[in-house]
Parts: sequence; structure tokens; C-alpha cells
Amino acid sequence: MERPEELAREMPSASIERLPTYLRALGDLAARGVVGTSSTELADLAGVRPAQLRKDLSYLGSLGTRGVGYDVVRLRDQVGAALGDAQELRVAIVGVGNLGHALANYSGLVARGFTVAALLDASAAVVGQTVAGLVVEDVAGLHGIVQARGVSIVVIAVPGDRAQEVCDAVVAAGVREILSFAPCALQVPPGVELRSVDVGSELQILAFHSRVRQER
Ligand SMILES: NC(=O)c1ccc[n+]([C@@H]2O[C@H](COP(=O)([O-])OP(=O)(O)OC[C@H]3O[C@@H](n4cnc5c(N)ncnc54)[C@H](O)[C@@H]3O)[C@@H](O)[C@H]2O)c1
Repeated sequence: MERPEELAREMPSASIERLPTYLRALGDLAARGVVGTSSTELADLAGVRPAQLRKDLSYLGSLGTRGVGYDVVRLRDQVGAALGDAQELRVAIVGVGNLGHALANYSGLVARGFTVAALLDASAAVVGQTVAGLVVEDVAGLHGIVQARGVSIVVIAVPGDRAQEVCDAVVAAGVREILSFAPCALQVPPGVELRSVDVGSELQILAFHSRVRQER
């Protein structure tokens, strides 16, 4: 029998990507005072098949009890811990323009246990400004700031043509988890986890579905 941490290491990325949805559904159930839930109910709330949900949760060692289901609070805490809830994860945002401002002020980060520990920019017009209670610092100090404040995740919100150089500097500073909003593909060395959110591509995917529906 594998230990929970060994199982979690084997979790496929598609399963990891569904964990925040499970956590949100479990949080809603807990807030409503629901004590126990079935895989069918939870899968329904999360918009997945029950078999998929059971498989995903099995990687956390959460098998539920046949006929009883899952203890909501226990499972919420287990999924939360897998997503790093228990640790205080420190995030730095590089690029404090329109998007960087919005992200720095986004209450959902704090609600999910993240702390914005630094805001960095290259523009003299932006450095020194106070945004969301933090003074924007010069990106030239990235390495020292990451080390001194224990930053483990960096969000890149700079223009596309600056994103790769920023990404390289972030990796050189020792960061292994990066979220990029830049509308371009970034290269990272093995061992660095890069997630990209390209709002334009997401809209194009919706536009594709819209066109196909109209042609039916
Ligand atoms: N605005 C949006 O709604 C939106 C949505 C999704 C994605 N994006 C993408 O996010 C990125 C930022 O968008 P924005 O609208 O905030 O742009 P912006 O021009 O308002 O802000 C970019 C910021 O990055 C800073 N910057 C430039 N080069 C830098 C460097 N080398 N190091 C550190 N900081 C640097 C600039 O000084 C500026 O403050 C872009 O790649 C954009 O395509 C924007």
C-alpha cells in the first residue's frame, strides 16, 4: 500500500487541475453545514463523472466509505492541504500595469491562502507607487527579494515581448512555479512548473464553439 504522499506524486496533471473545483464544492457544502457527501453529489457539484471524482481523490488516499461517502470537512481539509492551503505560499507579481494592479487587489488570492509578498516593475513611473498596500519595487532586485521573502510562486504580467526575459530571471532567482499571463509561449527548464493563462486564446476557443453552433 503506497503512502498518501507517494500517491499524490503520481497524480496526473488533469486530476490536479480538478482539485480546486472539488475544494470549492466542498467549501460550499461545509458552509451549508452539510456533514457527509456522496461521490455522486460531489461529482455533480463539480461537473465531473462520479468515477472520475473517485479516481482523482484516490490519489490523495481518500477512498470514502461505501454507503456512507465522504466526510465533508475532512475531505475539504485533505484537498486543501494537497493544494498547499496549510503552508503560507508567498507570491510575487512582476509587471504592475492594468493586470498586475487587478491581481494585487484580488481578494481571491488571500482567501485561498496566498500572500502577495512583492510587486515588481521595470518602469521608473511605477516603482515606488503603493498598490494594494505594497510599495512596487524595482525588478532589478528580483533575486534578493525572492530569497529574502521566501517567494515560491511568481506571476508574470508584463507585455509579451518582455515575458521570456522576465521568466528567465525568475527561474535564475530559484523560483520553480510560475504563472504567466503573457500571450506567448515561454520556455522553462525541466523541473519548473509553468502555467499560462491567455485570455485571448480562451476567447478564441469560445468563438470557435459559437461559430460551430451557428453553422449547425
Ligand atoms: N489587461 C488585461 O486585461 C490582460 C488580460 C490578460 C492578459 N494580459 C496580458 O498581461 C500582460 C500585462 O498586461 P497589462 O494590460 O497589465 O499591461 P500594462 O502595459 O498595463 O502593464 C505591463 C507592466 O509591465 C511592466 N514591465 C514591462 N517590462 C518589464 C520587465 N522587464 N520587468 C518588469 N516589469 C516590466 C510595465 O512597466 C508595466 O507596468 C500582457 O502580456 C497582456 O497581454 C492582459
